[in-house]
Formats: sequence, structure tokens, C-alpha cells
Amino acid sequence: MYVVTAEEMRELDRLTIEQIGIPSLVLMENAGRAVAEEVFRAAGTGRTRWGVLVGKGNNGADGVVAARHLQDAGYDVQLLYVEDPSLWKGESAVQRDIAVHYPLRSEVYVPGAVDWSRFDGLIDALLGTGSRGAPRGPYAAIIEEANASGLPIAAVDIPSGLNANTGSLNKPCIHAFLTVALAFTKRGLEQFPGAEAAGQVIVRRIGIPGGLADKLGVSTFTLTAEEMDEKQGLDAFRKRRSDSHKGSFGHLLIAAGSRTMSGAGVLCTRAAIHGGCGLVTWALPDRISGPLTGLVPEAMLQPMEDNGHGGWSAVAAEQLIPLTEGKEAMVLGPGMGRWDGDTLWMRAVWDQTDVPLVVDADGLNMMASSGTKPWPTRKAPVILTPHPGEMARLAGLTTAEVQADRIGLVRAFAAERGVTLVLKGARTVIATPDGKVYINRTGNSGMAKGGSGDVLAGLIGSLLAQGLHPEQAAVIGVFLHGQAGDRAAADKPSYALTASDLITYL
Ligand SMILES: NC(=O)C1=CN([C@@H]2O[C@H](COP(=O)(O)OP(=O)(O)OC[C@H]3O[C@@H](n4cnc5c(N)ncnc54)[C@H](O)[C@@H]3O)[C@@H](O)[C@H]2O)[C@@H](O)CC1
Ligand SMILES: Nc1ncnc2c1ncn2[C@@H]1O[C@H](COP(=O)(O)OP(=O)(O)O)[C@@H](O)[C@H]1O
Ligand SMILES: [K+]
Repeated sequence: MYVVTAEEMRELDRLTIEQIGIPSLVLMENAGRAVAEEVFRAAGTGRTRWGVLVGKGNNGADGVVAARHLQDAGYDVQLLYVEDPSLWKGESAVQRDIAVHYPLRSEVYVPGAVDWSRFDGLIDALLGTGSRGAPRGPYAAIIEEANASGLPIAAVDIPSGLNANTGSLNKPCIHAFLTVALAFTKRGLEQFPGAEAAGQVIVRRIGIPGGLADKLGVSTFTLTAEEMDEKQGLDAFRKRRSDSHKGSFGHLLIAAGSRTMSGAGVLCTRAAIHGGCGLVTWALPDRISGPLTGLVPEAMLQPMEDNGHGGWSAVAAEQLIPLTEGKEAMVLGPGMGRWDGDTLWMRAVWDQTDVPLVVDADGLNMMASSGTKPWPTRKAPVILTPHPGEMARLAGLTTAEVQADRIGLVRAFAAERGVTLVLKGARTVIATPDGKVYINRTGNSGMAKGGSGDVLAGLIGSLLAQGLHPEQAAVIGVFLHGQAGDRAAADKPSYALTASDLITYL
């Protein structure tokens, strides 16, 4: 599904009206009716007294249309104009006049004077994609009162106060149980905290042709199960040819684990095997290889000289580099730890190997320690899998700055560095070097536990080793990882979910 910005949405509206010739009032009628249908579907015949909060732009006009259709369906509807509508212009004035003649009951909002107990629910038609900055004046006051009323709120297009492009919330911002997104979902509805403020998001067509988004070059997408089939060509079972052998599915090298974080290597290696690749070699410090022998019986172990420390500090890059010969991909980083000179070590591996590379965890931190100047583009592709903290170090930002506009950041970073970038966390975003961004919807908070990320790195590495294009490996890996979490959470309380469960349910 396409995901648009406010600016893209405005352009799509304009093209539909001016080039295709569908009158703006027709789009508005479709929009308002769609909102009414969804509110009716959600509220049924039990909650029938609705207040509609109407702003002065087209979002408010959509709300007036919705009010008409709900009144026709037998609801008791009241318009609350946020400011005196006698000054309104354009289509807002048209809808205001229709409301007078229809007639619909209306009043102008006076702060503190509304008896909210008159209503069973509210429709937020205050501000849409034309909103700029934090809601001001009476808009702010009515949003605060509406939220405090405790009534269920259905938002038209976006919750008023939401930044439609980033998902950050202005103060105040409507907290809705339902948002009817018009024509396309918006970036801000697909990223937290916006996704939380929006409640359930339902996208309704209003007459804008879907193909127009492609023509305009919209390049942000959600990942739904259907799109995995159609766009990514994912065969969830990755059917294996009857005459295949272990060599058909690639050989993955994993450099991971150290004395205090050996589990990261175990999880990464197990996930890679469950992800379907033919062979996995796990390179690990010699000191820990003995105790771990047999723990992942399907993998080959490659003990690395470590002077008895159980860490990677004594392992020369020149020891690791030749191991990439004959491998289809490498994962580097989970549980590796840090040591003096590790950034140069990492740079040597980066420059002197030509296998597709997944860099996670400490591998990312080693890169970040060299500053924010991009490393030279490698011959073979790179997938970086930072969580927001690691992303902040890589980009020289704070974690809050990373989270404030995840989509904008990953798109720019991936393009600048020529890498595929997976920024993890609820609604993980994946950016490709050529400017596409995918937003994942699978996964749940049961996965917010140490080890989940190691599983993801192993899985993506496994898919790369099987010959998938980096874009496909990253997208499919993230989708399946979250899906495994969702399957596991269906069988046990999500707080009890473990990283090992993710592997079981892959
Ligand atoms: N034909 C069209 O253009 C269509 C527009 N649609 C609706 O139109 C909406 C966008 O409409 P508009 O572009 O008129 O903009 P909005 O309805 O979002 O309203 C913006 C208006 O509110 C004021 N405003 C902006 N930021 C404010 C703030 N922070 N505090 C207080 N007031 C503020 C501005 O003066 C502006 O006129 C969409 O979200 C959607 O609901 C849909 O009906 C589909 C068709
Ligand atoms: N609330 C959540 N909803 C969905 N996925 C989540 C959530 N919290 C964490 N995850 C996923 O779990 C994984 C955690 O990875 P990471 O932060 O690297 O943890 P670690 O390195 O400790 O294993 C990521 O893939 C992340 O997207
Ligand atoms: K709104």
C-alpha cells in the first residue's frame, strides 16, 4: 500500500481535480460518506449521539458531509464549529450552507461551555493534511476538551494535531479509536507515536486513481501479506526443488559472540539455519568454542585465536577475511563486544571482503566510532540493521532525533551511503539505496527483549546467502521475523515471549 506525505496528498488531489476532471466536491462527498460508513460500522445502533468537531478547512468540510450521512442513517448529530463559520470560504462555505438547508443542528464552540455528556462519540474534523505546527487557539482548546471527555473519537484523515509526515504528536493531539484515512494512508499514521494516536486506521478510496501515486513517484509502502506475494515475490514456504542439495541454498558466515555474549551468536546461528540456508559457519573466539560445541549441532564452528580471552581483540582481521571465500554472505556483529582498534579492524573487513554483508550490533558501533563520514561503497551489498540507539550513533544524532522522523532519516541515509538500511523498533522501516522505503506492520512488544535483534540479523543473512536481492532479504526477513513474533504471541502471553521462540515460529 502506498504511504504518502501531506504534500504528496495535496498534489494527488490537485491532479485528480485538474487533470482528470473529478470535481473537488465529488471527492469531498466520497470522503465524508466513507467516514460516515466507518463510524456507523464501528458504533452500530448502540451509540447514536455524535458530535462533529468542524474546522475551517477541507477536513472540516468532510466532517459536515459525514454528519449529513450519519443523520440520514438515523443518528442524532450535532455540528460544533470551532470558530464562527460565517467567514468561511470555498468548499467549507458550500458545506456550511448545505448544513443550514439540510438542516443539521449546529453551534459555535465556546471553550468550557460544551456539555460533552450529550454525546456517545465524537468525529474529529478539525485539522487534516493542511495543518501546520501545533493546533492554536480554539483548535487547541477543543482538542483538550474532546480528549478529556473520554468519548470515543473517530478522526477524519488524521487525528488533529498529528504531524502527518513524521508521526510525531503536537501538543495537543486528538487520541482517536479510529482514523479513516482518505485515499491513502499517511506516513504519520504508520509510525509511532502517531500510530497509537490514530487507533485503527482504515483507508478508504474517494475517487483518486491508485495509479496516480505511482506516476507521482510515491516510494513509501506498507508491507502487507498480499504485497509480500505480489511485490516482493515472497513464497512464504520458499518451496525447495525436489532435486536440491545443501549447496543449493548458500553458505553463510557468521562472526558473532564473545565470552559474556555467547548467546547472541547462538541465536543468530540458529535463526540462520531455521531461515533456510544450506550451510552456516559460525566464527567465534576459541576460548568459548569448547563449551559451545554441540549447542547448535547443524552449524560448523570456526574457532578464532583469542589468546585465551574469549573475545575478538586478539583476532586479526586477516584471520577472518579469508573465511569469506566460498561463502554467499556474512553476518558480523551480534555479541562481538568492543576492543581497542576495532574500528580499523571493521574497516579492513569492509574493504577487503566481497561477500554481501549484514552488519548488526557492535559491528555498527565500530562503524559509528569512525564518525559520520560515509565509508566507501563496497563492491558487494551491505545491509545495516540498527536499533534507534545504534542509528543515532551512526548518524551523529540523539535517539529522540532519530525517532522524530524515522522514514525521512532512513531514506536519506540509505541513499547517501549506498546501503540497505533496517531501522528496527515497532513498525520497523527498511530503506533501499535507490530511495524506496517499506514500513513493516508485523511484530509486537513481546519482541522487545534482548536477543530478538540477533535473530533478525541471522535470518536476513540466511536469506542473502540463499541468493535473495538485499532489498528482498531485508524486507522479507523483517516481515517474517515479526510474523514469527505474532505467531508466538498467539500461543503464550507476550511478556513471556523469548528470542528463541521467534526461531521456533519462523
Ligand atoms: N479536494 C480536496 O482537496 C480534498 C481534501 N480532503 C480533505 O482536506 C483536508 C485538507 O484540507 P485543507 O488543505 O483545507 O486543510 P485542513 O482542513 O487540514 O485545515 C487547515 C486550515 O486550518 C488552519 N490551520 C492550519 N494549521 C493550524 C493550526 N496548527 N492551528 C489552527 N489552525 C490551523 C489553516 O488556516 C488552514 O486553512 C484533508 O485532510 C482531507 O480531509 C478530502 O476531502 C479529499 C479531497
Ligand atoms: N514493540 C515492538 N513491536 C514490534 N517489534 C519490536 C518491538 N520491540 C522490539 N521489536 C523488534 O525486536 C527486535 C529487537 O532488536 P534489538 O533492539 O536489536 O534487540 P537485541 O539486540 O537486544 O536483540 C527488532 O527487530 C525490533 O524491531
Ligand atoms: K482530523
